[in-house]
Parts: sequence; structure tokens; C-alpha cells
Amino acid sequence: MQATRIAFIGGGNMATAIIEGVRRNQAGAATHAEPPVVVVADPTAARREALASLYAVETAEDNRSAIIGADVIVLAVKPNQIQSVCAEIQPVLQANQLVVSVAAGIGGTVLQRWLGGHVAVVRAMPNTPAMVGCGATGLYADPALTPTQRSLAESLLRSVGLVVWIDSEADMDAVTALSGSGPAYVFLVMEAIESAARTLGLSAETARLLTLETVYGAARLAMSADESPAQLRARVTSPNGTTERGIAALETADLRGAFLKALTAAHARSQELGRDLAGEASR
Ligand SMILES: NC(=O)C1=CN([C@@H]2O[C@H](COP(=O)(O)OP(=O)(O)OC[C@H]3O[C@@H](n4cnc5c(N)ncnc54)[C@H](OP(=O)(O)O)[C@@H]3O)[C@@H](O)[C@H]2O)C=CC1
Ligand SMILES: O=C(O)[C@@H]1CCC=N1
Repeated sequence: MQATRIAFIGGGNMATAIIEGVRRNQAGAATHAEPPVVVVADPTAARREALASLYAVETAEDNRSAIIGADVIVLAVKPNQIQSVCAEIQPVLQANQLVVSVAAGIGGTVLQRWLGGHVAVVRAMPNTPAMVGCGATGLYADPALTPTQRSLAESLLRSVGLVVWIDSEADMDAVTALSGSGPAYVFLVMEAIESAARTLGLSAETARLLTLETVYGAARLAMSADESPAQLRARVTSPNGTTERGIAALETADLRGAFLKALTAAHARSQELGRDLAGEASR
């Protein structure tokens, strides 16, 4: 089930990544099916104009007019702006409109309450590689949602990458810590590798190119091979060779412990956002 009109409330980083992914997917699609109309509401005129010229979207200055006639409404504002956006759109929201929230931390029950008892709410935790069709999204829906409503949300996010349904809503905090925040961890690793290579004397351009291709190549190999990352790592690591020394240095520096701390901290922050912003509504 495909949406015919999708309204984005908030036209920032995540909305832009999904919209670009959707448009790229359409450009590469074999079918001649009518593409969905996309409407974006954002308070900043320059951002609305940029989105309209880049992605042929309609724009709106106010959130209420943006959602008129939309079958899917994506809430893509910062978590601390979600409650006021819900209050704003609630009077004009129709029962058959599906609301998809990408906000970190904020629970489905709280969203339903902020939307005046609106049932059709799906929580999504996408990530910015959606922009190039390589997103990884966790979806959670209240069991009361119909298969058609679930399919509407799934088809939107599947058009920009992998979708995984999450059975227990509590796991959305872990999904946020993993794939929501994950691209930033990988970019940090890339920054670190590139910087170390420059310290060893490579030019900026060579260090950048080799870092990018190495990370891309390793990810593609890991996705296409039948072997686990640990097995693939063993194939790179010659006994008493260069990699063995490099890996030993990373283990001594407790890279695994550092990632455990990173995901644990992000997970805790997602829980904290949910608690702080839900306030009395969650109790
Ligand atoms: N960035 C990411 O990688 C991911 C983000 N998310 C979630 O996506 C959501 C948005 O994050 P992100 O895109 O990074 O944030 P951004 O700040 O980039 O985007 C939010 C946009 O919403 C606009 N905005 C603010 N108030 C309103 C309003 N009342 N009505 C309509 N639009 C408004 C902002 O305008 P202005 O700047 O003028 O305030 C801004 O353009 C968050 O809830 C986040 O948890 C989820 C997964 C990944
Ligand atoms: O950093 C954040 O809070 C958002 C949610 C996941 C990725 N970005």
C-alpha cells in the first residue's frame, strides 16, 4: 500500500534524507506509477524554498494546512517540539490519516494522547543514509493498527532502505542507539582513520579517498559474504603481520568497551528524552 500524499512536519536533516531517498527511488523505479505528492511544513522560508527547488515538493508555512488530504503525516521535528506540533495539528487530523513519528524517545501512547486519542500512530527510527537509499529503520506500531496502516508506514520507509518491525516498544531505545545514531559513530571512525593516515604522511586527498573506499568496501563485503565480520577480519589478519599489530592496539585501547559505552549512553538518553518530555502524560 503506497501513500499518495505525504506531509512532513519539519524539513530538517531527517526529513530531507527521507525525501531525497524517496525521490531517488522514484527516479530509479521501473514502474510508471504516479509518485506521491510530498508536502513539507517548516518555519524557515529558505529551507522551504530549497526543498521545493531540489525535490519538487509542495511547501506550507503552517502545519495544519500541510496535513490536509495527506494519507501519511511524518512528524520530523526535534523531540521537544513534538508535543506542540501534535496540539497544533490535532484539531484538523482525520481518523484515517496515519501519523509516523521519527522522534527519538517519545512513546506511541504519549503521541496518541498528544494527538487527542488518535490511534493511527507508528513510531519510526530511520537514519540519514536513507538519503542514498541505504537507510536502516526500526518501526513499532500499536497492535491496534490495521495491516493497511502498517503497510503504509512500511512502504514509505522501505523505499529508502531496510525496514525491521520491532515487537517490543522498549527496544526502540536500543534501535535509536544502534541505527539511529549509528551513522555518526561510523563517521567518527572515518574521521579518526583519516586523521591517523595524515599523521603518517599521506596527503589529505589520498587519506580521504582510501578511507572512504575502505569503509565502503568493507561494508559491501560484509553484506555480500556468507561469513561473519569476525571471519572476514581473520582473512585480513596474517599471522605476525601488520593487521595483527593494529588490531592488538585497538583491543588494548578497549574499542569494544568504548562502543558498549557509546550505545549504552545513547540508549539511556533515548529513555531520558521519553521520560522528560512525556512528563505527567506517561504516568
Ligand atoms: N538527524 C538524524 O540522524 C535523525 C533524527 N531523528 C529524529 O528526527 C527528528 C528531527 O531531527 P533532525 O531532522 O535532525 O532535526 P532538524 O533540526 O534538522 O529538523 C527539524 C526541523 O523542524 C523545524 N521545526 C521546528 N519547529 C517546527 C514546527 N513547530 N513546525 C514545523 N517545523 C518545525 C526546524 O526548523 P528550525 O531549524 O527553524 O527550528 C527544522 O527545520 C528528531 O525528532 C530526531 O529525534 C531520527 C533519526 C535520525
Ligand atoms: O541524535 C539524535 O537525538 C537523533 C536521534 C537518532 C539520531 N539522531
